[in-house]
Amino acid sequence: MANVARTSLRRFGTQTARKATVNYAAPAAEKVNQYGIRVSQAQGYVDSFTGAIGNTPLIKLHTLSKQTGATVLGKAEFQNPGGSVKDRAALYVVRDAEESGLLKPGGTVVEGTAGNTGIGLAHVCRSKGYRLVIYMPNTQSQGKIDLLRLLGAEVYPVPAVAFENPENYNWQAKRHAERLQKEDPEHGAVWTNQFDNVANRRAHIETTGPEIWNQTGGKIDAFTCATGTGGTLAGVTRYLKDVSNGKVKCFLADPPGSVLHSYIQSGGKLNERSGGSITEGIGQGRVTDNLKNEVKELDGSLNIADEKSIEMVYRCLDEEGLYLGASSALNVVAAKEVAEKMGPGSTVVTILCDGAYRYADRLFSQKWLETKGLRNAIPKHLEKYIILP
Ligand SMILES: Cc1ncc(COP(=O)(O)O)c(C=O)c1O
Repeated sequence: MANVARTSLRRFGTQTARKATVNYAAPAAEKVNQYGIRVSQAQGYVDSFTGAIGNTPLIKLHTLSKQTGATVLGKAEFQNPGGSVKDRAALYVVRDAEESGLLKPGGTVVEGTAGNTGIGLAHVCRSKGYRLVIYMPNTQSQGKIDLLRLLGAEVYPVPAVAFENPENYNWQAKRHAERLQKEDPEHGAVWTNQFDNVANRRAHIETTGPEIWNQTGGKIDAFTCATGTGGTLAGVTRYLKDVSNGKVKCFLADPPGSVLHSYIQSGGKLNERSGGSITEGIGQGRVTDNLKNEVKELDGSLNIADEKSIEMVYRCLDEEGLYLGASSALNVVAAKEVAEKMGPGSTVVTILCDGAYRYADRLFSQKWLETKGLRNAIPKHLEKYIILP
């Protein structure tokens, strides 16, 4: 295994060019060329869309590493073929349904989702020949509905009501699957139930966690990320705790409006959900089955204000050339705060869940920032990125 250490000149946003040292231990089936590009030496190709899921790079965040004296690393989940961390869970819940015998060739997958899980499922279902039915709150943008339909899903926008209400989009999805299963048991239909189906968490125990451990060569002191379903945080935490005998510290990063931070801080008191956040796809009003077992394993939690997350969206663009969605930016803020806690010399890893492409019309719009009361969160030197009226 060759340990490649190189020095290269890079330009970060408006800053002057500076030296960045790349340390990357290339596995046997990989060579790293003079520009730091990993050239695979392995033979073969992947079998369809699903074979391209996972094995995402771990990226050093230089400015934050320098600021904290720690090595701050982001797992580039936006490089999954469907564009987000949710491709992993989508594949696992579909495979779980196949293995349980509920889903047969030509069958139907039904899910309640407003975002990346739907997109991941749409790709996976299309590539495997399943029908996909999506229920989502009717508050979601037309753009999301159009994209899901483009990817072949049947989409039902339904009134946005609380999880406890039987008309909530998740319960409607469940009933739809049960109906189809009765009508056509030969092909089968399944409600993949991303929140409480632990096949989601298993995706991260079996793929994301081991990848992080191997990519850091076991030199990792802490991990932090936010939760939607909790699959990523719980799965990676489970794996890292087991493989390191509990040495890797794991922290929840929580947005405003989520109940989990106060749940952890209070030692298990579940408050009513109130308020919200600009960070789509994360924040939770309950402890899901995916998260349940790992909550007690966590070493703490951080509450990250929207002002910090939006500033980090702009900073990552300017300082690292990374075009990230707000949940990734929240994770990066949390990683910085954890790095400050752990101290110089430590290694902290987080998740870069998806890119900014799906949110650009909001994140870089003057009017949207004003509406959300976040215009002043953008420092003067980053205002040039507010390119939309
Ligand atoms: C953009 C984004 N970030 C983070 C998450 C959270 O991931 P998980 O559901 O594994 O907790 C999601 C989930 O949908 C998401 O869409």
